[in-house]
Amino acid sequence: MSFPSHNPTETKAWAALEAHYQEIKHKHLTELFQNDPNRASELKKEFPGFLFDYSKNRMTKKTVELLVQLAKETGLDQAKQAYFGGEKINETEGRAVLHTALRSPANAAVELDGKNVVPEVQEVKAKMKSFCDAVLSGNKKGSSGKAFTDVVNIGIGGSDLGPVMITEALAYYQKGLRLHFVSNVDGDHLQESLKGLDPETTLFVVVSKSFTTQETLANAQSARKWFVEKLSTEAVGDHFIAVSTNIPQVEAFGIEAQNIFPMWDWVGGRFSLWSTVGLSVALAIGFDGFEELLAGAAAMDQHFKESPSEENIPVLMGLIGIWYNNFFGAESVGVIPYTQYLHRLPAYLQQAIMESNGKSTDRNGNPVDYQTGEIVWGEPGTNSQHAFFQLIHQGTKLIPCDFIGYKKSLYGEKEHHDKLMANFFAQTEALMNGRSLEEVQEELKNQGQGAHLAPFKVFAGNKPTTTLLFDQLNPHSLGMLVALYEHRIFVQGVIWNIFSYDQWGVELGKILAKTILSDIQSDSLTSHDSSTTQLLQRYKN
Ligand SMILES: O=P(O)(O)OC[C@H]1O[C@H](O)[C@H](O)[C@@H](O)[C@@H]1O
Repeated sequence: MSFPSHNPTETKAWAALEAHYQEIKHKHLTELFQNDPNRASELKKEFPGFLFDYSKNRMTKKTVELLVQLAKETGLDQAKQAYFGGEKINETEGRAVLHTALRSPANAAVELDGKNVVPEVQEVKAKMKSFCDAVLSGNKKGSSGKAFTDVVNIGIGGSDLGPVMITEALAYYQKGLRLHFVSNVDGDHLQESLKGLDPETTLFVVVSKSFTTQETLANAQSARKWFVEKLSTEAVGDHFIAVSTNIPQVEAFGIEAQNIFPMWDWVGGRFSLWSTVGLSVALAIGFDGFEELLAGAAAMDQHFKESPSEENIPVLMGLIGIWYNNFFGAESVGVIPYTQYLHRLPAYLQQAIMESNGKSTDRNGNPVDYQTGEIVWGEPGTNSQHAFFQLIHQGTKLIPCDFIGYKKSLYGEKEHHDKLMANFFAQTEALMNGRSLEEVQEELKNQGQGAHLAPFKVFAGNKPTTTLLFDQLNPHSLGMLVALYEHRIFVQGVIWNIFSYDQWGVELGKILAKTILSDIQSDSLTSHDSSTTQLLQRYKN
């Protein structure tokens, strides 16, 4: 094993945290602030481009010390070296986890099996750049000599969620091509996306690391059929390109070698937007913008790699998550971006976080006897305030939330932005402070309303939040944000002693779907449980 296996609950730090939890659990955040006048300035971290304020969490400096101790005892520093050093930490698939190499400087050396992978990454990036430049300048044209106007990205999971999230997030920076993302094998998704497109000016980017994914292959076949019916088979070569590690399969599909952008098995699907999987992003914002995104991620990589745990933002975020998940028994975390541009961030993070750390077998192959992966969900503010915030404020569940906001809007609509951000600050303040019975009674009296309403209007407060206040949404700051969450995943996986980089849990359903598809398409049914049989009969009749 590249770093030692352990049971986190058997560490000294864990026992100390359990005892410490008993002291903290009844303390109100308002009390923690009263007790420590320096709290806000001590539980924060400045980073070029943003402020990370974690002072509105149900913890003290002592909690941080103990959590950092937990990270130490569970070998986080050693694990980090293995991660950045190209060791095969994805042990069940026998692969290294080197998405960080995709954004490391051109002169860096990242060794994998004794070979520096950076020159090869640079070579592929150069190919991406010249392709993007040619498409965006109109030099690369479709088969009938017209410049491209639309790009259809066909992929699913990591070959869709990252590119679509980033493309939406950076819509302001787009260079003019219209981007469309087709992922679902639901044929209506493809048809809706193709509606109104002109095949002569449409470029299809088929993205699949494995090039065996049912949904992507079905969508690519159907898109090709649509295209051939409207244009011609000969024109396919000018309009279909692919991103994959599986070159023979892509060629078998009918995409020529020069139209294939390779990737590597040491890049996990859900961490692949930095690779050629990000081609659609680069087509949307231009290659320089894509480089800026990578540079932002690289800045976070360096911080994560070099800073001591107590100063390290991804480490602190991972530890905060563990504190609530394993000691407070929280089941989920909310991610609430206060910008409409980041409306796909929660969906992206659902795959990144839940596919990585939704595991119950430890690194020795034994069942874990403690909680692991968090459930992640969210929607942009202020919309979410008018939807599910009721439950966060007054429900029975503890839901720690990350609030992500920006000092400036992109179009400079200051009045709107002030309103947006007033809500951003008001929510974390309200979640923390709540509203006491006395305050409510006083208000009801002043308004001449019935005192019986008081219990319904009380807010207990003490709801934890972490605030990330960025200067502005741009490729660089987005790169930092995404890399931050990637490393947060790593930190938690190490401490929970699980393998974060495989995803065996998605296989079973895929296998059963194959049998069921042949059942649906044949006259008889193979043996299923009685519920599945009855549903299949209903569908077939
Ligand atoms: O890129 P592909 O090989 O087509 O894989 C697409 C997706 O499918 C799988 O089911 C995995 O769960 C994802 O991690 C992956 O991103």
